Amino acid sequence: MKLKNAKILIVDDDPDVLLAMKMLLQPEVHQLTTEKNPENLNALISRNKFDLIILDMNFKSALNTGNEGFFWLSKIREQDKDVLVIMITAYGDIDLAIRSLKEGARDFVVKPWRNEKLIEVISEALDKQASNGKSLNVSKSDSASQPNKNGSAKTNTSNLIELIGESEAMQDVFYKIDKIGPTDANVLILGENGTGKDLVARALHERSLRNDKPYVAVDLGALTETLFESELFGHRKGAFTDAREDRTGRIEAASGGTLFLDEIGNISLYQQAKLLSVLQNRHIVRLGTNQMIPVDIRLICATNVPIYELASEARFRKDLIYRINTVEITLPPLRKRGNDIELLAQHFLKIYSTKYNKSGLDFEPSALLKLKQYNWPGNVRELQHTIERAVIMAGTAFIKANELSFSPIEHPEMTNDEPKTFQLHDIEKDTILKAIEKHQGNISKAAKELGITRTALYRRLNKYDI
Ligand SMILES: Nc1ncnc2c1ncn2[C@@H]1O[C@H](COP(=O)(O)OP(=O)(O)OP(=O)(O)O)[C@@H](O)[C@H]1O
Repeated sequence: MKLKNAKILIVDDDPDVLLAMKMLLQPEVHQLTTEKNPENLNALISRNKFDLIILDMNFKSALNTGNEGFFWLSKIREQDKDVLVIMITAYGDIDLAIRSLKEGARDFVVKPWRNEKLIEVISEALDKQASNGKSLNVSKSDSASQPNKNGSAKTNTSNLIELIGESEAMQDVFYKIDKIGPTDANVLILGENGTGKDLVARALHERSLRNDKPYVAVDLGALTETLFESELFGHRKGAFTDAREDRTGRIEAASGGTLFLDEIGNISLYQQAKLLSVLQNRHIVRLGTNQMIPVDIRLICATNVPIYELASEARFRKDLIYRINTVEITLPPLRKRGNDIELLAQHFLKIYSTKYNKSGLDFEPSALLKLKQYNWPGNVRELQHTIERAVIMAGTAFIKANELSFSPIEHPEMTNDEPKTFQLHDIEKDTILKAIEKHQGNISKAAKELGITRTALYRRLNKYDI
């Protein structure tokens, strides 16, 4: 929607703010309404169909909790779930502003605003709404945002990495990366294996004000209980048997920059407590020393396990979740991204036909159909490997449907192997593991699939030491 056709409501208890916005926006928009008292929101929304509401975050100047803004935001959402809301805050509290995005605001503006910036934010919000997420609307104005390299509506590019996607869900992801990248907010990235969590973490770092400082990624799932502390916190020579020299830990190495902790859902409660203490105190102590070393990190975490379910079962600390999830980015599974499958397939085709000197390769329509109909349990990573294999195998200028083979790793049932054992004990353990893997660690769903109660499943997890 064009700005000049928009009906906009501004709600702020500061008459100076209302006047300044009115003078700025009145000539630009179709209809402008200003309101000092948020109690009147309900009546105003029932009488008018606004396209966009600009809402103050702090109505009581003595109480800058931002909670009043959230309260009114939720009231607006209850009444009109489509209206765009842009929050304004005088206090520059980025955490509150980001929380408002989580709670359904489209964007936020910090007072005092630059007039061009405010108009740009409003116009972008209206444009995005109108295009229904089909075209990319990556903000270009924030200091650390990178321009879109090729201007394509389908990709969000930065210096080093290219994230492909035009589905609504991915447009949302790009929007958040642009918006949140330049802040220091902690980010939790959720999504199945191979959905691009690592890529998103890098994109956030690239867009951050720390992008000239280190980006340190740690795969927590790969660290044994004993390695965990020395890897993360470092150690002094002789601190334990294998500590042959002093070593800087990954957290210290990331200081000034970004620390990416992958597979955070897989660490033990003891490790969670250790991590929480670093995040609270903002310093580390190397093993074998008692010197506190201050650290300044922007933390990005990722997991493919349902972390909130783990928390409700007391297997993941809620206080740690609150530390790491200031903003959440959920990556949708590939099977829910519609046309992204073809887009990504073409992207990988280009890469691998160049790599294997087979330029000009294309898909036959039946091959594309096969790709679109498959459910991609291994997500983008599986698609990437499928296309690489197909390019290697392709005999003509067109990849045919039968040249696309899906990974047996994702489909053990397709291998048709004889069972490797007839021991009931092993078969049961194996079946349980498969059910848990299929449901990505979701115990309730795995138990349902196995036809037993959750308690019975827990008993067996214990029995088989899973
Ligand atoms: N949107 C995307 N555009 C282009 N390439 C992508 C996209 N998403 C993922 N990929 C590619 O797919 C592969 C898997 O991505 P990535 O490692 O980021 O996934 P992940 O979610 O971190 O996986 P895991 O859960 O196994 O750690 C990588 O090679 C990555 O470059």
